[in-house]
Formats: sequence, C-alpha cells, structure tokens
Amino acid sequence: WRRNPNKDDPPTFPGALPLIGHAHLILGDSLITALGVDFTDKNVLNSEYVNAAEQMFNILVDRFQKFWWHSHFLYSWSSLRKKQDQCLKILHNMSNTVLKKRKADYLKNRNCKEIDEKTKGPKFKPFMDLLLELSIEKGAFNDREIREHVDTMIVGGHDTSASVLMYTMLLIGSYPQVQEKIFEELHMVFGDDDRDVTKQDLSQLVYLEAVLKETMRIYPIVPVTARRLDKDVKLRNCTLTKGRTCFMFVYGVHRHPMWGPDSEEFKPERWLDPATLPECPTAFAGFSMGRRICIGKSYAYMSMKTTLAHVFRHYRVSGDHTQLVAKIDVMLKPDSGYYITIERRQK
Ligand code: HEM
Repeated sequence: WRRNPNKDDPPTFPGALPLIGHAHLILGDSLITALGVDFTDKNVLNSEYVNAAEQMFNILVDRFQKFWWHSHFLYSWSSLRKKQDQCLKILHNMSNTVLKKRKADYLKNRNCKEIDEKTKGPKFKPFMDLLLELSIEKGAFNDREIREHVDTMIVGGHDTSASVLMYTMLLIGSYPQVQEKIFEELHMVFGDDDRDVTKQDLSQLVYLEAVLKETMRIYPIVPVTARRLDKDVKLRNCTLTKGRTCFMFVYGVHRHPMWGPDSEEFKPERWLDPATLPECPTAFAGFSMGRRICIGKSYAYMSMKTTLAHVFRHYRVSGDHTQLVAKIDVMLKPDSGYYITIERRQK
C-alpha cells in the first residue's frame, strides 16, 4: 500500500492494513498511559489538531530558513506569525482541555484513591496524574507549567513511533531475508500461537529490536536537534559561545564513517555484535542523548515491537525503499509516500 500523502484516500491494495488508523492507535495508546486521556476517541484527537501540529513544524522550518524573520520585530508583522498564532490556539486548546479534564477527575477521585491505595496497594498512575499530584499536593507547578509539559508530551509522542514503524516496514519489505529472520524469531517465541505479546516475549525479540534500531539509524525521524548553550563549548578548532543555539545533524552522525565502510547500508546484524558498533556512546542519537533524551524511549520500543510482532506473524510486506524521497524537516518525512504492499501469509 502506498501511503498516499492525502490521508483521506483509501488504501489501494485489497487486504491492506488500516495503517493510518493503527498509527493513531499507537499514538492513542501512548497518550492514554502518559496523559490518562483516551486519544483514540476521535473527539479528543481530531484531524484539526494533527494538521495544526504538522503546520507548526512547517512554520518553524520556514522561519528558520528566512533570516529576516529571525528578528522578533519583523516576524511579529508577518503572515507566518498570524498562521502560527492560529495553530498555537488549536494546540493549546487541546492541552488545556486535557489538563482541565484530568484535573477535575483527579480532584473527584482524590479521596477514593487514598482509600484504594491503602486497601489494594499502589495502582498504575499516568504521567499526567503524577504532575497533578506534585502540583496540587506540593505546589510544584502552576497550570501553565503543567500545560507546557502536556504540550511536550503530545508533540514528543505524536506520530513518532508511527513514523518509525512505517520506515521499518518499508525497509523490511525491501529486504526479504530480513523479513524471514523476523518471522523465524517470532515463530521461535510464539510458535503458531496468535496470543498477545507479553513483557517476557519482548526481551526475546532481539533481532526485531536490532531491525528497529537500524531503521532509526538510517532514517532518524528527528534528524536535527537544537540546543541553546548555557556555557562556552570548546571544540578542536573553534569555540561555540554561550547563548547561541546549536544544531546537531543526527542524520549525518548516523552515517558517519565511524559506523564502518558499510555505514550507508541497512544491516540489522551490526546491532547484535558490540564489536561492529562504533565505540562512541553517542554515535546513535535516534532518541537524542544526555539529560534531555526521549523519556518515551523504552515505551516506544515496547509498543513498536508489540505492533510488529502482531503484523509479521500474519502478513508479508513488500516495499521499495529506493523509491523513497525523504524530506529533512523537524521530522524526517517522506515526500514520496511509502511504497509498501501487504498480503496475508498463507497458513
Ligand atoms: C520511536 C519513537 C520516538 C522517537 C524516535 C522519539 C525521539 C525523541 C527525540 C529525538 C527527542 C529529543 C528531542 C530533542 O532533543 O530536541 C525526544 C524527546 C521527547 N520525547 Fe520522544 N520519541 C519517540 C517516542 C516518544 C513517546 C512514545 C513519547 C511519550 C509517550 C515521547 C515523549 C518525549 C518527550 C516528553 C520528550 C522531551 C524530553 C525532554 O525534553 O526532556 N517520545 N523524543
């Protein structure tokens, strides 16, 4: 199925999986656990929000590319700024709604929760409830600060795992021998059973994890990261001065010669032998690195492995990564759509 850039178009191959729907499920699941709100409910995560988030990324890149808009004064008069305000209104509206709803629920259930915890032990708490607890019980955050965390969480968890899954399927579809190895590993763990995936299963899906890592190396969906320097940083030939913003080109780091002469090739096996990986611990920055590394990393691996374990037990994917034209933006997005076909495996 070629994922058409026009998301409303139906899949063109019979029997194709509703991947767009699934992408939303992944996003929905991660945000239920993070924010405690059901984002698979179309009234909560609607296309208006998704479009606004996508447009916001485009606006950021557009402003960055036009130096005259770097001036706050000139930018404040631009049409782009107007568009930005409209998008932000939609985005903030969403995080405010989430915040209001959870806060009301939190206050309503506060007493029951205390009794519950005393009698039944601690229960699972979404990240959002932890923020609210710190805010309401300890005064650690005000509403604006919580809302900003909610914004970060929605943007951080939005479309990331879904995009990585699309790239992974494209590469798996382009390398049939990789697909067969995945199938064999799945068969070893699950046999012919169509059961759900457990945490213990996930730790056994070593090759599948290597495939995910290799995909994120070749196609890092956050291809560039930015940091504002809070002190001077001395490099070999120059010093980056405090107060500047630096951009790190993750896409380039992932294809650097330190990965070996085959750095441009898709080889999941390299992840199975530490000797074939670069010595530098930050050579892989698919989830960024350091203190601000992605907080959803472990969750993302679990959800992506679970999804792939379900898909590849039943379906065979064909793809052609050579047709992919990717565009480096805030996220690495395909300009060409994804060339993927899916068919059911014969029993
Ligand atoms: C394969 C999936 C994912 C990838 C590749 C990914 C990648 C990243 C990257 C590269 C950053 C750092 C951005 C920077 O340094 O400027 C980041 C930050 C973040 N991610 Fe993820 N992410 C994924 C999934 C998720 C999920 C599922 C969630 C939430 C449930 C999440 C929540 C966050 C948050 C909150 C931050 C900001 C952390 C901070 O600034 O301290 N991510 N992610």
